[in-house]
Amino acid sequence: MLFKQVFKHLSCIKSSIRTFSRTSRLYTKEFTDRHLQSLINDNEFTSMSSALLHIRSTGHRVFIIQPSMKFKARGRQSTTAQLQLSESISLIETLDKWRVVGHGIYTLKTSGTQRYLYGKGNVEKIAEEIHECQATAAFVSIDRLSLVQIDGLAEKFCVPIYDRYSIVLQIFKNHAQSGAAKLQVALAEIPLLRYRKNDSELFKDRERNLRAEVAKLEQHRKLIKRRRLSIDIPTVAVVGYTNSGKTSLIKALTKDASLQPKNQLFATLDVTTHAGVLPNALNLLYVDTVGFIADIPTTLIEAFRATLNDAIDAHLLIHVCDISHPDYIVQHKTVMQTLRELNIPSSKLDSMITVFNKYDLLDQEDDDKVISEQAIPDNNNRLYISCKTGQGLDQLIDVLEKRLMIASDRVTCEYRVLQGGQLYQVLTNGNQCTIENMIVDEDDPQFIRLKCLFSKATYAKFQAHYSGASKYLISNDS
Ligand SMILES: Nc1nc2c(ncn2[C@@H]2O[C@H](COP(=O)(O)OP(=O)(O)OP(=O)(O)O)[C@@H](O)[C@H]2O)c(=O)[nH]1
Ligand SMILES: [Mg+2]
Repeated sequence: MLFKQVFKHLSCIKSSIRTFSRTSRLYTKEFTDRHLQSLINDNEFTSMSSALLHIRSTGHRVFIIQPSMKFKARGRQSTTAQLQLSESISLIETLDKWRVVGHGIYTLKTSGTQRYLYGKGNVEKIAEEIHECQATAAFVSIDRLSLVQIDGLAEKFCVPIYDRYSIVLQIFKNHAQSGAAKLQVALAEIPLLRYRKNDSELFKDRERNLRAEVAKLEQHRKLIKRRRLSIDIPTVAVVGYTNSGKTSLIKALTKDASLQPKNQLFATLDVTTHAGVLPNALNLLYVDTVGFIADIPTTLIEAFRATLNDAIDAHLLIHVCDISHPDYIVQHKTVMQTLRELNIPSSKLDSMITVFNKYDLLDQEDDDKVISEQAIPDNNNRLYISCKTGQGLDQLIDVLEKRLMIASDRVTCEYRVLQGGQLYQVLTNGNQCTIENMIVDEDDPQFIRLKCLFSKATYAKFQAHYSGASKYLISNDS
């Protein structure tokens, strides 16, 4: 009878969380169907945008111009141009039918604001290479080029010119699935298009309509958030560089089969929630988020603010860093900088757990890849894990449990109560607390020891309502 009741109580909580997860997905779907189709699928606008950005259904043969940065303002100083080039190649290869047909690293001697970026000698050399490999487009791997530069270089190289903003936006466009993601990408596209075609009325109208939809999306998110708060469930947002293993980690922790990790940049563009449960019976929601990348204007990430707010609001953050990546230190820095730019409160950054993932890919010799103090400042929450082999996950769950109890204002109280008595009924009915553990008292089997997890707010109400309960309290960690 005892176990039946607890089982019923747990099932009840689980089903409310499942319903919550499902409802939040449904809301997104309904939202897509009802409001966005016409705005997103505006054929006239889509063809104009493709024409302006020179997007072809056959893809592009791309020549990559990788500037080797001398100036901090335009790039990352601590990484090598070769690593930057590898990332630039991955970006292009993420786009369906786009191929890299040539590349070169060219030292940028100025601050990168010149019309042709480079001097006459380099410009001629690049033009020749582009011609030789029959490239149909050039990708200058700089965060954002000015219109004067785009026009100037297109004229010199006789091919359309892309910068990181336009390439990442193109990837976002291809990967966006939900209405919310599509909407935010459409909004992020406006400045890029306005840049290339000065038709203020057309863009003003579209931007106004899109912003109105974003406002609805925000309202809608608030509704979901209110619902989440009403069931008082702790949330953990998983953030990190793109392709670091965020989705894989949530999949490993929740065994949610719907999650599909992919070896692809920006595979996840929808912020989704996934129910999990910790060993102390605490139910929680994991929030999967869009990955970050270096050298793109913050406006692009900003466009995702409506959905990123879910991450910002989470009780706790887990930062996934791919330690097998040769540029992991810079990736770590980029994520920290982006989080600061998103105005995540410093207290949340302090309590954040950092996991170094893909540990299985490190060689024995790499074991001395112990991160030096100055490279990544220690926050005492650093763990080495592998989502693939499961290594380090138990330790992570242990730390997560402790951190989340604090971050979500939980208290553990142990009561010794008469089995079937009034207090026993109140504690196990599922309305007040989660039962972490229950054992029969060794001295008197009529009594049960109940280890209960309360939110602090509920505990205060419980104490006020059942003042007599304190007589049965054995321990309390508040
Ligand atoms: N060897 C190894 N591969 C891993 C590990 N964790 C993730 N991966 C692989 O890394 C790739 C990226 O994983 P995802 O979980 O999709 O990464 P993500 O951070 O969600 O990526 P985005 O959503 O694109 O930002 C996939 O091919 C995973 O199978 C790990 O611990 N070891
Ligand atoms: Mg992902």
